Amino acid sequence: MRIVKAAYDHISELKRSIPDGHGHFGIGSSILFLSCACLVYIVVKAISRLYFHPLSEIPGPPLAAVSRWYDFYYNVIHDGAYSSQWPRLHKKYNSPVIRIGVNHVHVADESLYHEIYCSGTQYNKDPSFYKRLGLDGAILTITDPEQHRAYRNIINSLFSTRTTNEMGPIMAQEVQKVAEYMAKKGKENEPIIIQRVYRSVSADMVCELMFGKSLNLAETPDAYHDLMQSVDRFSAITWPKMHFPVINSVIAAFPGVLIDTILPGWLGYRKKLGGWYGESSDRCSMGKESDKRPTFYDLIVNAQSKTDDLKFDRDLLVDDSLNYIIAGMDTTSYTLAYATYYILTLNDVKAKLCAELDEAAPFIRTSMDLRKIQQLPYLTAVIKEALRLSVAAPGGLPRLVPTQGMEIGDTFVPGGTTVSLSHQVVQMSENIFPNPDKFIPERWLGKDGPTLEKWNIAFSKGPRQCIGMNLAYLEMYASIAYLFSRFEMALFETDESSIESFDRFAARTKDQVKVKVVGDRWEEN
Ligand code: HEM
Repeated sequence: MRIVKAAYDHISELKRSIPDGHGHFGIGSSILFLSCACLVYIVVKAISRLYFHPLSEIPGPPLAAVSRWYDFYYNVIHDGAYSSQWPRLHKKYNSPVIRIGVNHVHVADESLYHEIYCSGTQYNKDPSFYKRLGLDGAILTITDPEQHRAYRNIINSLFSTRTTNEMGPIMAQEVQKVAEYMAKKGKENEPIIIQRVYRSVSADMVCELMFGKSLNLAETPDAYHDLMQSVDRFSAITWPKMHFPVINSVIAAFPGVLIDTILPGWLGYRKKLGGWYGESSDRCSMGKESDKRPTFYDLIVNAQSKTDDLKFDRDLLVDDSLNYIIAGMDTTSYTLAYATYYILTLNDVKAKLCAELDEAAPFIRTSMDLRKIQQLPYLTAVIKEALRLSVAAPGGLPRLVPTQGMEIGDTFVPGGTTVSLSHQVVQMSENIFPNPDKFIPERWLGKDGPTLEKWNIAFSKGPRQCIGMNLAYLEMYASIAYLFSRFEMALFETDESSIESFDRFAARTKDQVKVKVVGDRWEEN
C-alpha cells in the first residue's frame, strides 16, 4: 500500500510541475511509474508469500501459494476441477500436506479426519470460504459455533430419526406414485430420466418433512421442473461467485422480471415459502398451536417469540429453507443415481440385492414397512457403498486450525490456517477400502463391516454433520427397495461417462442417469 501511495504522491507532484500543453508526456510517465509500482508490489507480495509466510515450508504449486489464480484456473476455467487435482499434487510433492492456497493447506491423511470433523471439534468453518457461498446467516454458511448451535438446537427435532421415521407412510406413497409412472413408461417402451425422478421425490420429501406440504414435483417425476432449471443455473456460477462474491449482491439487486427470466419459477417458490412463513407467524402471534406437527417456521418463530436473543430475518429464512430443499434434492438424487448405475451394471450385485428384496416382499409390496426395510443387510451395504463411491461432497469443507496449531507428521501448521481434508481422502483410501474405485457392497458386511462404520463419513461428522441425513437414508432405502423389487430395469444411453462427476461444492454428474423399465417383476410372479 505504501508503494501505491508513493506512486499517487508522485503523480500529483508531476501534475503540479507540468506546464499546460505538455500533459501527455507527464501522464505517460506517470502511468509507467504506476505500472512499475504495481509490479514491484506484486513481486514483493509474491516473494513474501513464497518465502516468508508461516506456510512457506509446506510444498505445493507456487502459483497457489501466492494468489487465488491457481484455484481460479481449475475451478472457474475448468469448472470445479481443483479438488480433483489434489491427489495428483500430493503425489507430485510427495507430502501428506500441501499448500493449495495462500493460507490454505490440504491434508491427505485419513487418520486426521476425526480430529478435524468430530463432535466438540475446535476446527470451525472457515469464513473466507463459507461466506463467499452467499446467504450469510444461512445454516450452511454460519461459521460462529455458538450461533450455529442456537439455530440447530431449535430445528434438530424436525430432522431426528423419530420424526423422519414418521414420514414412512408419505415416503411410501411418493415412491408408489412414481412407480406407477415408471410402469406406464415401461409399457410404452419409453426411457425415464431416473435421476430426475429421484430429484423430484427428494425435493417433495424435504418439503413434506419441513412444512408438512409437498411441492408436487413427483406428479410429473422426470420433467425438467423450473426449480431444477434454476438450481442448475445457480450451480453453474458457484465458482465465479466464490471468486467474485460481488456477483451475489448483483443478483440480489436484479429486478423481479429479470430474475424470473434467468431463474424460472424462483420467485414463485419464494412466494410460496413466504406464505407458509406467514401462516406460522400469524399462528404464533395469535398464540395458537398447529394441530399438526410443528413446521420448520413454527419452530423458529416460536423460539424467537420467547427470547430477545434470537433474531431471524424473514427473507433470509425463506431463502435458507429453499437451500434445504436444494441441498436435499441434489445430493440424494446424485447418490441414488450412482446406486442405480452400479446395480444395473454389476449383475452379481443386482442378483444379490433382488434375492434379498424378494425375500422381503411381504413388507415391501403391500404395506411398505420402512423400519424393516432399513434393516436389510445387503441393501444397507449397497447404500453405504453408493455413498462412499459417489463422494457427494468432493471439495475441501475447509476449517480453521485452532490457535494451538496442528501437527501433520513432522509438519506444524499454525493456528488460523485454513485446513481441508477432502472426503475423497477417506472415501477413496486404498488403506481403508481396498480397490477403492470398485463398487463392492460386500466390504460393509462380514467381520470387517462394523469396523468400517467409522469411515462411513459421506454426511460428515461432528456439529456440522448433514442435518438431512436421516431423511436421505429414508429416501434411499425406500426408492431402491421398492423400485428394484418391482422393476426389471436397463440403463438407457447411460455409461460410466454419464456418472463422471465434478465439484460444485456438492458433486454433480456430467449427464443424467436414464433407464428403461423392461419388466414388472410383480406382474410376472
Ligand atoms: C445423500 C444425501 C446427502 C449427502 C451425502 C449430504 C452431505 C452433506 C455434507 C457432507 C454436509 C456438510 C457440509 C459442510 O461441512 O460444509 C451437509 C450439510 C448439510 N446438508 Fe446434507 N447431504 C445429503 C442430504 C441432505 C438432505 C436430504 C438435506 C435436507 C434436509 C440436507 C441438508 C443439509 C444442510 C442444511 C446442511 C448444513 C448443516 C449445518 O451446517 O448444520 N442434506 N450435507
